[in-house]
Amino acid sequence: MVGVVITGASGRMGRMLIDTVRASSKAKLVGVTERYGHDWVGQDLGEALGGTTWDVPVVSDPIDVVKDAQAIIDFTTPAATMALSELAAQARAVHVIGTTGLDDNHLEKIATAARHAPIIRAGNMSLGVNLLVQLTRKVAEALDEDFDIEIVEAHHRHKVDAPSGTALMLGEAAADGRGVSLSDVSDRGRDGITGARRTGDIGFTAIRGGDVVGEHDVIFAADGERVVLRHLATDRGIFARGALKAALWGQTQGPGEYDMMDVLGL
Ligand SMILES: NC(=O)C1=CN([C@@H]2O[C@H](COP(=O)(O)OP(=O)(O)OC[C@H]3O[C@@H](n4cnc5c(N)ncnc54)[C@H](OP(=O)(O)O)[C@@H]3O)[C@@H](O)[C@H]2O)C=CC1
Ligand SMILES: O=C(O)C1=N[C@H](C(=O)O)C[C@H](O)C1
Repeated sequence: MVGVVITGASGRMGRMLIDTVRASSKAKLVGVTERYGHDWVGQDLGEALGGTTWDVPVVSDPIDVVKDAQAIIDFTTPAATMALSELAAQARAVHVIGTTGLDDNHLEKIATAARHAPIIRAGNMSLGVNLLVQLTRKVAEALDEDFDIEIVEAHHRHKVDAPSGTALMLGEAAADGRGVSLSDVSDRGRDGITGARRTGDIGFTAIRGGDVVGEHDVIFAADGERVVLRHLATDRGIFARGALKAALWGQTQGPGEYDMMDVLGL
């Protein structure tokens, strides 16, 4: 049994991960974290959820539970993920990072931590999206700049980062397929008199509203025709199952940075 810690336990993904890990015959939940001051902290998780004792502590300092874990599944905020990556590396635990909105400085710190333990990070842990990333690269490779690439994503009203981590993965794949760097062609802030679209740009649009779990379109638009690649997520279980798969897969890997393509063998 792989001992797992889940961070941000009361969050949308935290709750989904608790169910997924507890239903697994290969993993055991050894503890969860929540933000300092959260009313679950100091309680048993089962009791915090209104039921019986599960013998799973809710702590605010991850050090109290990481020592008992072989894997940490982390869908929180960039600041919480940063605080955790060094600790996970010291404990030689597999750190599965689903948190999005990470900047270059965060990514540098993750690369440093990955010298000591496996880190598996992806802006989207679902099989379908990771397949879509591969398809996007192939279509971008096949179609020339007569096809304008636009990435449109939609998420629930609570999401705090844009474009989504998934949209950025798709943008990177499209740029890679075209043999260019995304930072040179990315168009993320159209507003007002923008001028005509620049040939070769990859545009991003973010929609926020309601309870949308996550929707992504990659549009290749030319004169007279359009190719649209689409993924619709309707259940956060797809991300949680992917994350648990990654935590188990990581048990046999050496230190280093990995993503879901590695885990899924795509
Ligand atoms: N890679 C993937 O497949 C997916 C990635 N995500 C990403 O996962 C992240 C979380 O998403 P979601 O679950 O919707 O967000 P939520 O806001 O619902 O959950 C985040 C949780 O983390 C808690 N938290 C914040 N700081 C800390 C801390 N220092 N220690 C412990 N817990 C902390 C929050 O507590 P509080 O609210 O009290 O501050 C909250 O309960 C986002 O970055 C999102 O984009 C989401 C789905 C799939
Ligand atoms: O915040 C979310 O909810 C999601 N975030 C991830 C992202 O930024 O792409 C993955 C998924 O789309 C849900």
